[in-house]
Amino acid sequence: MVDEFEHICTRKANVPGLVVMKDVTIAKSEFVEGEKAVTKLQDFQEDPELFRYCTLPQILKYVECFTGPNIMAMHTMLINKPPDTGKKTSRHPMHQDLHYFPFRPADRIVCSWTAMEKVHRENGCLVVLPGSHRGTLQEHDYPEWEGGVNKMYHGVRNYDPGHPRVHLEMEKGDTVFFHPLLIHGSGMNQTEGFRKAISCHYASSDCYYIDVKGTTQENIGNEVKELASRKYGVDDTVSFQDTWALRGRLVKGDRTSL
Ligand SMILES: CC(C)CC(=O)SCCNC(=O)CCNC(=O)[C@H](O)C(C)(C)COP(=O)(O)OP(=O)(O)OC[C@H]1O[C@@H](n2cnc3c(N)ncnc32)[C@H](O)[C@@H]1OP(=O)(O)O
Ligand SMILES: Nc1ncnc2c1ncn2[C@@H]1O[C@H](COP(=O)(O)OP(=O)(O)OP(=O)(O)O)[C@@H](O)[C@H]1O
Ligand SMILES: O=C(O)CCC(=O)C(=O)O
Ligand SMILES: [Fe+2]
Ligand SMILES: [Mg+2]
Repeated sequence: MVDEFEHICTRKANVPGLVVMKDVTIAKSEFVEGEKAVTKLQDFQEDPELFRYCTLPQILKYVECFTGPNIMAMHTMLINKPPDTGKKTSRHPMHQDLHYFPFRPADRIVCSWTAMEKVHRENGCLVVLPGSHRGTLQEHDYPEWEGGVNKMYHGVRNYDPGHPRVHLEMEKGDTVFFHPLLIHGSGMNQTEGFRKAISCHYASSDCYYIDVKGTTQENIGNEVKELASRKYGVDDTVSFQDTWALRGRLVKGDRTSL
């Protein structure tokens, strides 16, 4: 999967729907080519080698405990957190993944996140607020960070840095499974290396879409629709929910609703 990542970054592989994202400071100033410019791949569902991750029985065995037998892979990412450029933009603000998802119930959604190498505090491991998954969905917005923030990296509003945190230091191949309400983020990468992880958000295909109009998710819904219309030239008839229905892939059981 590391090899496939390199292929994509050097444009030896062209994958439909894939989003190759650069760090905001790299995109706006430095000239960097290849994998060193890439912060994140999103939506690799059409890449057979990377998507193999989402179908691994040793992952699905645990996912099924949360989703039940009808399992959709809704969102795929390979994160290549770069050495920080000095602006602290390699951080990912504290957030709840449910903010991005117009489907419910939350208890039938789970993220698997696998370290592709040793991750620790210095290279920006995951940081979680234990117990926060028992709360409700919070308001999210761009944090007011001097050095800038990556596109769509919303954070919980009024984040309290005093809340007890747990740093998830992991060995290569270790996997965490977490609830979409769990408040989590990741720190700065203060090393010279790129911190790689691969992840998939799964949901029961029995989940249902919700309308986010008038909810705290309206801001991200509008941002996603705006991006989809610019990128794919689609009009307003493609909804926030549609962008998810198009990306989701069945990995086990039947596609009943999503
Ligand atoms: C649970 C899960 C869903 C949670 C998350 O995933 S949170 C993060 C979600 N983030 C995303 O989904 C964003 C995905 N990224 C993208 O869609 C793209 O990379 C874009 C940010 C739109 C950039 O598109 P790209 O095709 O690379 O376009 P260009 O290189 O021509 O740049 C167009 C304008 O965008 C700017 N840009 C590029 N990368 C970033 C960045 N990382 N953050 C903020 N702005 C950025 C770039 O400077 C350019 O701006 P202007 O020169 O037009 O002002
Ligand atoms: N104002 C904020 N809003 C949202 N999230 C934030 C905010 N400030 C920091 N965070 C997030 O909190 C988490 C912890 O980051 P921070 O860099 O403060 O500490 P760390 O990297 O865990 O530890 P240290 O740098 O002290 O070793 C990261 O996910 C970071 O993005
Ligand atoms: O790998 C990371 O830094 C965390 C990314 C994350 O939480 C997300 O994109 O939703
Ligand atoms: Fe997240
Ligand atoms: Mg830090």
